[in-house]
Amino acid sequence: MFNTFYQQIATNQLSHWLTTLPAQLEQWQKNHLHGEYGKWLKTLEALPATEYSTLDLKDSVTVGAADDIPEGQRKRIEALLKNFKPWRKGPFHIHGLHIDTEWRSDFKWDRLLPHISPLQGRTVLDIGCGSGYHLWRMRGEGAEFVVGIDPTQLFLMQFQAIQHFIKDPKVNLLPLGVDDLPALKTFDTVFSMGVLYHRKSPIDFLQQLKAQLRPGGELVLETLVVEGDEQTVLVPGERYAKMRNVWFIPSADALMFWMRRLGFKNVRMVNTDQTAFEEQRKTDWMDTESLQDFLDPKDSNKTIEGYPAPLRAIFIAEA
Ligand SMILES: Nc1ncnc2c1ncn2[C@@H]1O[C@H](C[S@+](CC[C@H]([NH3+])C(=O)[O-])CC(=O)[O-])[C@@H](O)[C@H]1O
Repeated sequence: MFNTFYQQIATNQLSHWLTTLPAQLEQWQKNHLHGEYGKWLKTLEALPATEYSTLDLKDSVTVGAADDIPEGQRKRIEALLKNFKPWRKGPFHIHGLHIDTEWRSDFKWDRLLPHISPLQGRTVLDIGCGSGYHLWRMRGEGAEFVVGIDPTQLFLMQFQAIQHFIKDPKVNLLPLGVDDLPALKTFDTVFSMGVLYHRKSPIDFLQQLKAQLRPGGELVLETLVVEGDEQTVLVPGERYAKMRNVWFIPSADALMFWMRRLGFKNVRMVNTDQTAFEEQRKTDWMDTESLQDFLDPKDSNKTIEGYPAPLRAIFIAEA
């Protein structure tokens, strides 16, 4: 699955990654495959080969038109892709099939795009990229080479399914966690969105992000925040909005204080947004609980546990 990736990085600014990456991914393939992995691969292999008449990655992720393929084939694609539920991050449009994901990840993209340095010609990394929705949008903005990492293997399958139709070797997802990355110090832009609050050690995490950037490279960081001053951080109890793995939710000022303390330059917050039901909801492609079930039914400004409801902020800084 990764040979084309190795071939490509052999000739670009990432070639030094070849000293560790192949052995790491070989280990992963030997020892860490999900129990369903073999079944998932069969599903991927069963996807029909199609040719697309149109491709849009600039305003959406849309590959092919409805009349490129017969109706029966679209039904077959739908049935196969439903094996990869839950589809959380999207949406995707494949030959007229709308994968209506839990999240409208395009909303987040629209919030950040006006504020970042143009991606044209850049080599970019997205840490914790989920199904890779934003990887496609980065490529749509002209990024030369796009790498996402995410340790959740189902999301790798979802990515490969979309890649099956788009067929763009410049867009890649590797099944790694942030701790698996050496200090590559080479990316022009590093994104990490929706990951910091899952980390038990957010300061170390910020340092790991910095270590992926070339000097002067740009970090785009998105995370949950709370209201408060430089010294305010919420460490929720066992759950936050029913999520078990939430550790640190700083105020925007506290987070910017940490970033400056670590040597990031020109740190600024460019957007805050309280998540609305239109952005995160139950769909045919993710039919278990969603935001509606995570908030207090009597007061949507509170989580079901009584904490402030999810407020998300986007930060930009330079290494
Ligand atoms: N150690 C780790 N290293 C890297 N990623 C990890 C790790 N642990 C978990 N993840 C991944 O981080 C992603 C977080 S989701 C944000 C998706 C996208 N960025 C978005 O902005 O829509 C938001 C949420 O689930 O709260 C998941 O895909 C995990 O698999």
